[in-house]
Amino acid sequence: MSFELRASLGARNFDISLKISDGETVAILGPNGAGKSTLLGVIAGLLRPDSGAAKMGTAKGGERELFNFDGGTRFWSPPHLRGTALLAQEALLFPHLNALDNVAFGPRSAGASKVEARETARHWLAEVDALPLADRKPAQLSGGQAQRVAVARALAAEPELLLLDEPMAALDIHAAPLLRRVLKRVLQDRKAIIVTHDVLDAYMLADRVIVVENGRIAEEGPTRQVLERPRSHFAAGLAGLNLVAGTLSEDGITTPDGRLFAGQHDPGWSSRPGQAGVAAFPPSSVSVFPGEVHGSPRNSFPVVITDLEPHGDQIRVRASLGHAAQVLSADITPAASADLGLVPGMEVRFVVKSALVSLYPA
Ligand SMILES: Nc1ncnc2c1ncn2[C@@H]1O[C@H](COP(=O)(O)OP(=O)(O)OP(=O)(O)O)[C@@H](O)[C@H]1O
Repeated sequence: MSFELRASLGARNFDISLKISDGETVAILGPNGAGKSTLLGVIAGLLRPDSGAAKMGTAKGGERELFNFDGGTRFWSPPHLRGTALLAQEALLFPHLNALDNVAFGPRSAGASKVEARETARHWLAEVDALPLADRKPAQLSGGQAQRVAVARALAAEPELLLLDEPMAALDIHAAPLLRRVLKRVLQDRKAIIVTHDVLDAYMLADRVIVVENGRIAEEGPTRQVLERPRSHFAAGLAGLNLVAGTLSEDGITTPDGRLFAGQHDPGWSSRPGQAGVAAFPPSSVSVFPGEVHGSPRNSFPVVITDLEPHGDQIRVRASLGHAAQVLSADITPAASADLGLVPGMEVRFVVKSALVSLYPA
């Protein structure tokens, strides 16, 4: 009962293959314009790729083609016959129907009697903690309530694959946690793809993370692995880690411009000449010094400060290293920042504690 897709769409520079197992929720992360919405559009049947194919395993053990443009075939299934349901950022409920009838609409269209459809609707409203809202029109619902009703409406259509496009994005910070808890419950054991900008969503809701950059998969893996041992700059940024790529050796990572970042290898790591790898370390492992440093010269790099901003009760100092467009961050106290007189454009040294640098193959 898995879902499989291969699709390319030249006009959007999009080329992605993926597979989703039964019961698996996958989070799609990536920068703006990476192709996340394009992916959902192609699956839901709102966008037509140039080539590729997609199929969905069905409950009865069969297979349903969503589209197939391979070898001269031009098979294209319309959105309502795909077994997918798309939940957008905004709830998009029918304004003239109350919550119950919004949810009953799908089952009713699929042939259920009015009584049956309302029974089904009540079940799904209860699942999303929205039964008390059944009689309200969308205009009488808050953003978070409307979004929960929209989740019930999507589930009432019994989709084989649920597609969620940043479902929390339009909600205020008080409404998001409740919807997140509801989603955690309803996504359990369900095939779903959730596009999100929030690591918390990935941690709470997804079994696996796919990072999309420039219309391609940049990295994928179990959520914890991707967010704790990122290989792409995007995932490292989300995880709040500095990431330096290069060649692994006993001593550390050597960057293409010849700098060595010393750190800790995985236990059991064995050296292979020329092996590509990354060094990941938190901004809290970086100290900032003016000018030359005395003592151990290890992991000490001249940098130019690009910006400073508050980060919790610390100041995050961002700086560029050499010509390689490598940006590193350090977290220091406001007092230290003031004492050092840090300003953008200033040359300083970043010293990275090698005990806190994780080295692993890319
Ligand atoms: N309606 C459109 N017509 C043509 N090109 C588009 C259209 N919408 C998006 N694109 C392009 O397709 C590419 C992928 O965009 P997409 O909206 O899928 O990105 P995204 O990852 O969802 O971004 P965001 O996080 O900003 O929502 C981008 O280059 C974008 O400029």
